[in-house]
Amino acid sequence: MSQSEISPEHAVSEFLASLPGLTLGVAVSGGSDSLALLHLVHEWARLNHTKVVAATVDHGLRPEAAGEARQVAGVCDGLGVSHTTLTWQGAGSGGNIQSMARDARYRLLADWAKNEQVDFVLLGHTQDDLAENLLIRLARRAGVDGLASMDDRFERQHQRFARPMLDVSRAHLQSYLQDRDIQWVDDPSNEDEVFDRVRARRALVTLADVGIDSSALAQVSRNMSDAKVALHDQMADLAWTHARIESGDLLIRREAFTDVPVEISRRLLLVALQWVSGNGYAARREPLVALLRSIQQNQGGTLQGCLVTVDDQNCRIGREYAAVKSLSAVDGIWDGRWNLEGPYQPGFEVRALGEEGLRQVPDWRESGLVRSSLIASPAVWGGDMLVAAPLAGYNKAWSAKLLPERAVFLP
Ligand SMILES: Nc1ncnc2c1ncn2[C@@H]1O[C@H](COP(=O)(O)OP(=O)(O)OP(=O)(O)O)[C@@H](O)[C@H]1O
Repeated sequence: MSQSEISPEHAVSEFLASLPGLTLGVAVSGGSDSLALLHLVHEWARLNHTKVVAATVDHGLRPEAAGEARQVAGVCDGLGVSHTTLTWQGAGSGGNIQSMARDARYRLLADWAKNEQVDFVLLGHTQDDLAENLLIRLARRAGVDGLASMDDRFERQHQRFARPMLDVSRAHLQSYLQDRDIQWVDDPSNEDEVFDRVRARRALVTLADVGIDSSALAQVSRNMSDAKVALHDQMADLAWTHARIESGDLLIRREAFTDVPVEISRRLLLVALQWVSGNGYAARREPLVALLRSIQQNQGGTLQGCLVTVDDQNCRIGREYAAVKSLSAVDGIWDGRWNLEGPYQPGFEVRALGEEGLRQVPDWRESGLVRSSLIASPAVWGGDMLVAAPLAGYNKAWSAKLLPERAVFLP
C-alpha cells in the first residue's frame, strides 16, 4: 500500500459524517473487507452517538456459511452490536446462481433494514473491487457506463445503500485487522478460477509490473464515472428540448438522432425505450445501435416491447402491440402505467384495443393518433364486446391517464 493512500479510519469517518441519518446497518459476510467495515463503523458510531446493527446473509450454498454467520454474530456480540442472520430459501433452483444469490441478498438486506429502520446499509466494497470490475468489463468491451465506478450511494428495493470504502485498498484493511488481531473468514470461492473476478485479481499481480495497479484502475473507473455523468447531462438536455409525450408515446424530433454525437442519441434512445416499455433493463448495445441506424435512415423497428416509427419530423416510440396483446387487468391499472376510470361493471377488463377493437371505432382518425399506437392502447372490454377505447375517443364515460409516476419523461 502506498504512503499517500487514505487510511481506512479516515475514509470511513469522512464518509459517514456526510451521511444523513442516525441508524446504520452493516452487511457483514465475515470476509476481511466487511469485517473491517464493521469495526470501523462501530468505532465511529461510538464516538458519534449513532446506532449500528449488522446482518449476515446465509445463501445456503456452502456448508460452512452457517458457521461463518455464527462467527460474525459472535464478533457483533463482543462489540455490543445487534446482529441478524438472514437465510435465503431459494438456493439450488437452477439459473445463474451467482446473480440470483446477489439479488436475493439485496432483497433480504433491504427487508431487514426496513424492519430495523436503518437509514443506510453499508457495504464493504473496496478500491480492489473497482479495479477487478474494470478489468472484467474491459474483457467484455464495455463502453463508458460499463467502465464507470460503482456508485458510493444508491437505492435498491426502496432502501438506501452506501459503500464507504471505495478509496481504501483491501491490503490496508487486512493490515488494520491484523494489527488488532482480528480473524476473518476466507471464502474458498475467492480462489476458484472459474470466476472472472478471481482471474482478474490474479491478472492484477502481473499488470502491476507495467504500473497498472488497483489504485490506477480505480482512478480510471472514477474518470469514467465523471464522463458518464457529463454524457447523461447532455442527453437529458437533448430530451428536454426534443422530446414530448403524446398519449403515452414519446415523440422525439428527428434531429436528436441525426445531428448530435451518436453517444448522446444512443443514450436518449435507450432511456426512451425504458420509459415507454417500463422495463428498467438497458437494451444491449448492438440492437440499440442497429435501431439507431435504422432511425437515421428514416426506417423504424422494434426493440424492448416498443415500436419505433419515423416521419419527416419525429421519431415516435410507442408500445408494440405484440408486447401488450396478452395483458389484461381488472383493477384498471394496465401495462404498469395506464389508469382507466369509468362506470365499471363486473366482468369488465382492460385489454389492448387491437385491430379487432379498432374496427369497432370507425371514426378513430378523429383522435389524431396513429393506428399502430391505438391498437396497443388500453381499452375496456366486456368479454368480446368493446366497452370503451379512451385514447381512440370511443365512449367518453371512460378516461385513460398515465399514472403520475409514469407521466413525466425525465431521463
Ligand atoms: N453473505 C453476505 N452477508 C452479508 N453481506 C454480504 C454478504 N456477501 C457480501 N456482502 C456485502 O457485500 C459486499 C460486497 O461483497 P461481494 O464483493 O462479495 O459482493 P458482490 O456479489 O460483488 O456484490 P455487488 O453486486 O454489490 O458488487 C461485502 O463487503 C458485504 O458488505
